[in-house]
Amino acid sequence: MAEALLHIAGLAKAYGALHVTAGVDLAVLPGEIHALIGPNGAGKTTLVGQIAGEVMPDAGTIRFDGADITRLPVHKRARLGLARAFQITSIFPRFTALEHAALAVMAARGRTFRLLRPASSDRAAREEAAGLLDEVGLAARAEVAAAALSHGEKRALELAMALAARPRLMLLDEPMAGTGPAESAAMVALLTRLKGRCAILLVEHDMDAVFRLADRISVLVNGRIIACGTPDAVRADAAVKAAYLGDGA
Ligand SMILES: Nc1ncnc2c1ncn2[C@@H]1O[C@H](COP(=O)(O)OP(=O)(O)OP(=O)(O)O)[C@@H](O)[C@H]1O
Repeated sequence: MAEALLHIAGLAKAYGALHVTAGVDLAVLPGEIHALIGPNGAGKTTLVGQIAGEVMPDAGTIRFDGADITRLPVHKRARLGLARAFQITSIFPRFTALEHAALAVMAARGRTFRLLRPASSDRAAREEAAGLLDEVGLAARAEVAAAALSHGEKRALELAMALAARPRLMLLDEPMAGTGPAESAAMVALLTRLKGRCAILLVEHDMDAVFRLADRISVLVNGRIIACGTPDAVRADAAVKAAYLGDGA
C-alpha cells in the first residue's frame, strides 16, 4: 500500500464525559477520495476539525506527509497543503464568483487583499481564478454575484476557493447537504473530475454519492472507526450493516 499522506493514530477528544473521538486510527492515501461516514453525532465533524487544527485532541497523533502536525495551528497546516472547504460565499455576497476565487488565490499566496491596488498586481490572480472557475464548471458564471449563484454553484465556488491553495488534502464536510438530486449529481461529477488532483477526505450522508465516489470508506461509530475498506468491502461488512447501513444498503 502506498505511504499514507495523512496518518492518524489514537486520536481522542472528550467533552466532559462524552468521548467524541475515542481513539481514531485513519490513513488517507495520496490522491484518493476517502469517505468518512457514520450516524449523526458519531464524531465526524469533530474529527475533521481535529485534522484541520480547529479542535485540539486530548491524545493521539496526526501526521501529514510524514510530519507531526498534531499541535500545529490551522494556518501552518494550510501552508503544508491541508485545506478545508468552507461555506464562505456568503461573506461578500456582492462580490462575483471570479472575485471570490481571486481573493482565495491572493490569500493562498499570502497577499493581503487591498481595495486600492494597481489593477496589474492582481491580473495574474484573476487569470488563475478564472482557471479554477473553469475547473469547477463555473466559467460561464464568473461575473455573477456570489449571492445570485444557486446552492450547488456556491458549493462549487467553495471548492474552487479551496483549490486555490493547491492542497494535497482537501477536507470536505457534507458538500451535498441541502442539494437536490440534480445538484448532487453535478457535485459527484465535479468531484470525479477532480479525482487525483488532490486527496479528499469526504464527510457525507448521501450514501449514493459516497459509494459512487469513494476509493475507500471509513465508518465512524461512537467515536471509533469500526470498518475501513473499499465500498464493496464496507457494504458487505457485518458490523457496518448492524451499526449503520442496515440491510437495505
Ligand atoms: N464543542 C462541543 N462541546 C460539547 N459537545 C460537542 C462539541 N462539539 C461536538 N459535540 C458533541 O459531540 C458529538 C459528535 O458531534 P459531531 O458534530 O462531531 O458529530 P457528526 O458525526 O459530525 O454528526 P452529524 O453527522 O450529525 O453532523 C455530538 O454529540 C455533539 O453534540
